[in-house]
Amino acid sequence: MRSESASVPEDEARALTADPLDGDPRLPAHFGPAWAAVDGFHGLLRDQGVLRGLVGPREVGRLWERHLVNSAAVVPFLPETGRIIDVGSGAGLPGVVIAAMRPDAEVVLLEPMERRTDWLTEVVGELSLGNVRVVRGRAEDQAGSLVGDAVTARAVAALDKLYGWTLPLLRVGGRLVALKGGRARAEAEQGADAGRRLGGGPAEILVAPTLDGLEPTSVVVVEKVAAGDQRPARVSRGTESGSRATRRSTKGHRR
Ligand SMILES: C[S@@+](CC[C@H](N)C(=O)[O-])C[C@H]1O[C@@H](n2cnc3c(N)ncnc32)[C@H](O)[C@@H]1O
Repeated sequence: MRSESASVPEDEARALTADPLDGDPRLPAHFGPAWAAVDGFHGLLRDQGVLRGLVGPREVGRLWERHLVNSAAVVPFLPETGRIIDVGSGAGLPGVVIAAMRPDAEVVLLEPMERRTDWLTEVVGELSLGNVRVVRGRAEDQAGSLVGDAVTARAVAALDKLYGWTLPLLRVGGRLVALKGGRARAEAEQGADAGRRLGGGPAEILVAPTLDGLEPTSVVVVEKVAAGDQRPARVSRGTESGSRATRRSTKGHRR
């Protein structure tokens, strides 16, 4: 029989790892043809994510809502074809989800940490994602060698810094699509000068629906409208945070 003291951590562990969306019939419909790959990715993250230092223990019980469904929110803003570069992919968020949902696009998972690129390479193999290239490196070192039709980023840096890293990776007419929390508008205002200098148009802050009953998320979309200055932007530090979304364009960011 288990002792009382031994059962507490077990109960806590179960509470931490039980995901209320596991088995939810809305998920296969939400991901459509990408479901098998996304479900497989969920299994890999659930089974190995904590052990390999990719997600915190508390995230295992909310992988669907906080990570996979959240990642899918950028997909409607991305092209069906061409090259999509996910900067700072980490465990593969949102890049692996994008690759599954945009099978006709080439998806580049750009990540500087070897431990993470090893993981990403394994995931891509396990899921048989034939449209993915894993690149180890820093975004700011890829300007001039890697050019995309879209760049995505989630939880990588505040917008002023992110503009300097991502706008040089876009062709004119391409777009940055960044998953952002409640500081999206403040960050967009703070980064407006850097964005304009690098050829970025006005930042649109959009509400991206997730799943019925779940909170929507904020997506910041910036189109590259001119070649801009290719030198890295001077930036100040910013923070990431999450909360409710709004729909509006930033003021003072006009060309
Ligand atoms: C907080 S993690 C977020 C990972 C993933 N996007 C997610 O949402 O779970 C930030 C990631 O950005 C990567 N990163 C940091 N600096 C970078 C840079 N200069 N260029 C590209 N990636 C960078 C880190 O190695 C890390 O994997």
